[in-house]
Amino acid sequence: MKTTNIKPKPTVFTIFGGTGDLAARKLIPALYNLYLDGYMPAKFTIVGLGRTDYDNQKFREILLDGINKFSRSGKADAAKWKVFSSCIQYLQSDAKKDKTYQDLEAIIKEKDQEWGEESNIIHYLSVAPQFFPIISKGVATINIENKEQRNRIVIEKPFGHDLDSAKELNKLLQSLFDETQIYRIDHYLGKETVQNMMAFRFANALFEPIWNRNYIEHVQISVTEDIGVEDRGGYYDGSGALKDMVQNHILQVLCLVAMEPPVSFNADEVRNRRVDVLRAIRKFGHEEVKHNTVRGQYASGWVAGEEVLGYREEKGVDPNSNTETFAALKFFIDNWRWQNVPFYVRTGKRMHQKASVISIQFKDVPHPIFPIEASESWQQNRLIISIQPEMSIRLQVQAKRPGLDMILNPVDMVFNYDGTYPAESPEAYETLLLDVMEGDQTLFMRADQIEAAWELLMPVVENWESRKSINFPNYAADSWGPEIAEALIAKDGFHWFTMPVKNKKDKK
Ligand SMILES: NC(=O)C1=CN([C@@H]2O[C@H](COP(=O)(O)OP(=O)(O)OC[C@H]3O[C@@H](n4cnc5c(N)ncnc54)[C@H](OP(=O)(O)O)[C@@H]3O)[C@@H](O)[C@H]2O)C=CC1
Ligand SMILES: O=C1O[C@H](COP(=O)(O)O)[C@@H](O)[C@H](O)[C@H]1O
Repeated sequence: MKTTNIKPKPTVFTIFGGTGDLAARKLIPALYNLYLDGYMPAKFTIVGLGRTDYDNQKFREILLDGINKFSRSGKADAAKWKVFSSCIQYLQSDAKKDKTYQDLEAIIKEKDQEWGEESNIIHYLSVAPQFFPIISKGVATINIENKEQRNRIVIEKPFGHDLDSAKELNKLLQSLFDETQIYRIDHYLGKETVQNMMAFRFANALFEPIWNRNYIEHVQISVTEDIGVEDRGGYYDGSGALKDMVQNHILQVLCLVAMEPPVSFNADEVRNRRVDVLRAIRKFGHEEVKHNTVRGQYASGWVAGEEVLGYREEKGVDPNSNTETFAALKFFIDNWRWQNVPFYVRTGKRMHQKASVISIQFKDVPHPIFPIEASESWQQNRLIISIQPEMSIRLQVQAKRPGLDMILNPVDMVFNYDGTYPAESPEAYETLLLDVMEGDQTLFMRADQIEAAWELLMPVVENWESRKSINFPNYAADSWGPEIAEALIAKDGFHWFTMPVKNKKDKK
């Protein structure tokens, strides 16, 4: 998160998995947009790695295609792309071979000489997780001066597939690098609206006094997607919604809602407050898993007039798969601020709407003074923080409808990014890649945060794995998930909040 105007030092940015999907769709467009906005270092080189037989020219063409398709700034500007792409090179290489790291060492040394100063070196591991250990060990063998100050390593998700594997990976990384050199990505933390949670809570005096069990009745965090698993079935079938979304993104958003105010904006100070929340969440026993968690899997159906496959028919998915594509959980946070305030979270694929929304419902007024007909559409105060696609904050309050009678209606006080800030917001990866170049770890996961999140969810993982006889699929494509998810929240007297759908025809 940029807090200074100092340009990052000269940088060698290596992308392991440079020929892959993430590099083309997210990483290169993000670096290109940083370049357009003047944030890239004055001297930089991007080295893409992969086994595919490309030369520099072909590699650049593939990346240009990715920018033209996926960049928020639209098609690349020919002149700007020419300069930017002249800083991109391809290293055909196998991550398993020592030669890869020897070749990289030569490139880094050559750049040091050319630039006349030592660069920062960022190694981005945009590869399948089985390559994290071998590449980490490989880059640690690169023999350059002052490598502790210069090397940074970025690890993509998934970070482990359970607590033990996450611990093992942390142990390995920490034996090779200092924690200050390790950047574990959670792209949700780079989203503009997610970062704004901290500004909203800690730069305004208004909300802090009511941000607790005395005024808040319950909290919902809902991350629904209208797409299915698309072409990632092979990965997803070994993961599922709990590991893919709850263990990382959703728990981190929950931490931002629930954390205590940090005393400063220092990276470790903020991360300490976030991990405190994870440690305070009440642990699940067998009974809690039974009563406070729900899972689901989508069936085939129709979306915007097109027939779509059920999860079990998707490419790369076991036809008898019991992997969940939907998860909903109820948490309690055992500390003074949040005692007895339920936090409901849900996420799912192939649902009716793509929307990531936090809903904070306040307690009702202590005594009703208006006649019953005045309050027909009574709605307790609610704060709706919409992360995406709408980027907004709405405070729902009751107001008197104009007229001679006393009829009340809920109305919204709205801060909408679109209306307030005409310029398009940077993508999460732009924020996060700039942070890596600047050496700011505030929005990255520390080892203890990752482990605390896994520790919390392991009883759910284990319980779900041991109870295979489930009635999947249990929700239709284009629905709001399984009925039992509504029951999870309805038994406490609440309902899942849904954003009004603006134009259903816009759906993919
Ligand atoms: N794609 C996405 O939307 C997201 C991806 N991620 C994570 O990002 C990472 C990358 O994902 P994604 O880009 O989709 O994966 P892809 O399957 O598209 O790419 C994998 C990359 O790994 C490279 N690779 C495989 N084996 C070797 C090897 N032996 N030596 C060198 N390179 C090798 C491939 O290059 P080549 O074949 O040329 O050797 C390719 O560039 C994963 O950890 C994923 O979980 C996270 C969030 C979203
Ligand atoms: O990490 C992941 O996130 C995406 C959702 O991200 P968003 O930025 O589009 O909300 C999800 O589709 C994917 O399964 C998961 O791996």
